[in-house]
Amino acid sequence: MAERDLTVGIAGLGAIGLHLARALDAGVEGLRLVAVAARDRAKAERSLAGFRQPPAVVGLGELAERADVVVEAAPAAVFEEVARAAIARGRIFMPASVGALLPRMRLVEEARRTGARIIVPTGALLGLDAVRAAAEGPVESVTIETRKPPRGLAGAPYLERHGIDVAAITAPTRVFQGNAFDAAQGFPANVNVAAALALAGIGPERTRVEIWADPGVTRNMHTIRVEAEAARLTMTIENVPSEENPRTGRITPLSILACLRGLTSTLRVGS
Ligand SMILES: NC(=O)C1=CN([C@@H]2O[C@H](COP(=O)(O)OP(=O)(O)OC[C@H]3O[C@@H](n4cnc5c(N)ncnc54)[C@H](OP(=O)(O)O)[C@@H]3O)[C@@H](O)[C@H]2O)C=CC1
Ligand SMILES: O=C([O-])CC(=O)C(=O)O
Repeated sequence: MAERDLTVGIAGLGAIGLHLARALDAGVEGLRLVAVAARDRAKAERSLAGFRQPPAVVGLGELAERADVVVEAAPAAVFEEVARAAIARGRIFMPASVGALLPRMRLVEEARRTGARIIVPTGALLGLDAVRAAAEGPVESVTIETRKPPRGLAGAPYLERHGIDVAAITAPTRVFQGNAFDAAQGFPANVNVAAALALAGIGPERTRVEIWADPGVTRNMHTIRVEAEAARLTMTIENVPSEENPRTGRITPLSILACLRGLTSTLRVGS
């Protein structure tokens, strides 16, 4: 291992974690996968069986003891445990379940104290570089419209609370309209992108979100609109849902990999 290599631990070995683990095992300059955590350890061991350098399978809180960088790619319900350990040890913490960070912004204060860094990857979204740049100046509005096949929204607590059965939806239906904070609470496994956008731009209260269940689309689509003094932005990404988890776009582990590369690469592109 080169002296400047960063060691990486991953919480979760699902649609994001397993793809990321495979990519790291195939070899990425400056990064080495050393540990993973999953709910079912025996299944995790099986998933790692063909790896060139199988990482240790450890508990969630133990990742931070083993790795310089802790990537969180697990359900939002275990976010706190992973984040807390990584931040307490001054690690680089890279969350996928970004929505879970919004009600826990005290973790940012805690990271300031311990020297940890929290780096939010662009994930399934696009253009956060431009949003961040625009937000260095005055911004009038930021909105995101998320449109998914109904099965990509199934199980969201907001839908259950409001008695909305997405399986019965036969025409494009707006199922949520509100701010990014409420969107992330109501759809913890579906709109982490809205949380990332809010953190890049003008915050979760001012960022407006619409969520559509649309039987006419096959991809997870996100359109961002920003009205700022410096620029007007309109950007759309159409994500191919992953086979393992239709809520999660296939680009997500690739985005995290690109973000990890940026930690050590000599040439880095984009802000
Ligand atoms: N930021 C972004 O743009 C995006 C973020 N996400 C978010 O990323 C997170 C991961 O997504 P995804 O990979 O699709 O999820 P999956 O459901 O495919 O995988 C989740 C993984 O977490 C593991 N897990 C579950 N419970 C525990 C536990 N108690 N302890 C340890 N591990 C556990 C599961 O283990 P096992 O396999 O043993 O069951 C599984 O490996 C989600 O919160 C999702 O909402 C998703 C898409 C985009
Ligand atoms: O993959 C996507 O399209 C977005 C997603 O699930 C999320 O933001 O959590």
